[in-house]
Amino acid sequence: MSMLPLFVNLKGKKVYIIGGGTVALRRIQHLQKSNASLIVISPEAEDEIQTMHSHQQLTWKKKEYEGEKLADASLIILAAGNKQVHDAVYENVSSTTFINDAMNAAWGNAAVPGTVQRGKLNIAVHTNGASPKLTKQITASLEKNFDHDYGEYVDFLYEARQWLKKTNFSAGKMQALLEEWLSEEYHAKEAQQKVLQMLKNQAQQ
Ligand SMILES: C[C@@]1(CC(=O)O)c2cc3[nH]c(cc4nc(cc5[nH]c(cc(n2)[C@H]1CCC(=O)O)[C@@](C)(CC(=O)O)[C@@H]5CCC(=O)O)C(CC(=O)O)=C4CCC(=O)O)c(CCC(=O)O)c3CC(=O)O
Ligand SMILES: NC(=O)C1=CN([C@@H]2O[C@H](COP(=O)(O)OP(=O)(O)OC[C@H]3O[C@@H](n4cnc5c(N)ncnc54)[C@H](O)[C@@H]3O)[C@@H](O)[C@H]2O)C=CC1
Repeated sequence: MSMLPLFVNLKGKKVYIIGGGTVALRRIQHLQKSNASLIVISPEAEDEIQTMHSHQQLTWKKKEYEGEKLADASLIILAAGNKQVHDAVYENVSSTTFINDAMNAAWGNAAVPGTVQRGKLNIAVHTNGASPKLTKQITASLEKNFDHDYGEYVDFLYEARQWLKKTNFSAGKMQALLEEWLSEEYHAKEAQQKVLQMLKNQAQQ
């Protein structure tokens, strides 16, 4: 069954990663952007994971998974690459916990997409296990389409929309402006400044 795309805030939540290899490391690098508290359970770990442990950026428990219930987990990443280990986790943890299984999209109930981030713009790509390579190809093409300055334009849209909410423009005018700012000319800094100045003048005290 296809997964529902959903962005979640994991700040302050506990995420367990079973396994400490290259796939675990890639997941950790993605999860570090979330400010979640990361706990790696694995007898061995990539050097980068060990360094993060010594810098207290995560906790590495140097051991095999031994049936812990992990009752405080919001998310569990299975990256041991051993079906018996993955099965032991399914048997021991609550069925209400989200699990991402790096061995097979269909076994877990949470997926890690390929992502492109430009400031507040977050694009996620996933093929439900059809082709991780296609995901990589699509994210590479999105990287080219949305250059690194794109985040600044999205920041402008954010700021302008916050000011717009403070005006007493009619609903129709607000919609028209929100639409207008999507045209190419508003990618230019000068046009953005003009809009922000106009909105600040119109904003209710
Ligand atoms: C189900 C999923 C796990 C999940 O839900 O998290 C999963 C599963 C598997 N991947 C495998 C292999 C590869 N994965 C990649 C790359 C990525 N894989 C990612 C996600 C996912 N991979 C999820 C589904 C995503 C989707 O469907 O769109 C990305 C997006 C994110 C990330 O991993 O961080 C990342 C993009 C990297 C980037 O953008 O740079 C490459 C390409 C490469 O590295 O060059 C290869 C080698 C080529 C190949 O095998 O196709 C194998 C076989 C392993 C084996 O047989 O040993 C399995 C297991 C299986 O499917 O059986
Ligand atoms: N999602 C993805 O993009 C990809 C997924 N995969 C899948 O992910 C799996 C893992 O891949 P890699 O990281 O390359 O493998 P790896 O062999 O480098 O890492 C496996 C890790 O699991 C640990 N481990 C082994 N037994 C354990 C146990 N009982 N309890 C806890 N940890 C244990 C090992 O010490 C090692 O750190 C692969 O088998 C494959 O199925 C592979 C490539 C890409």
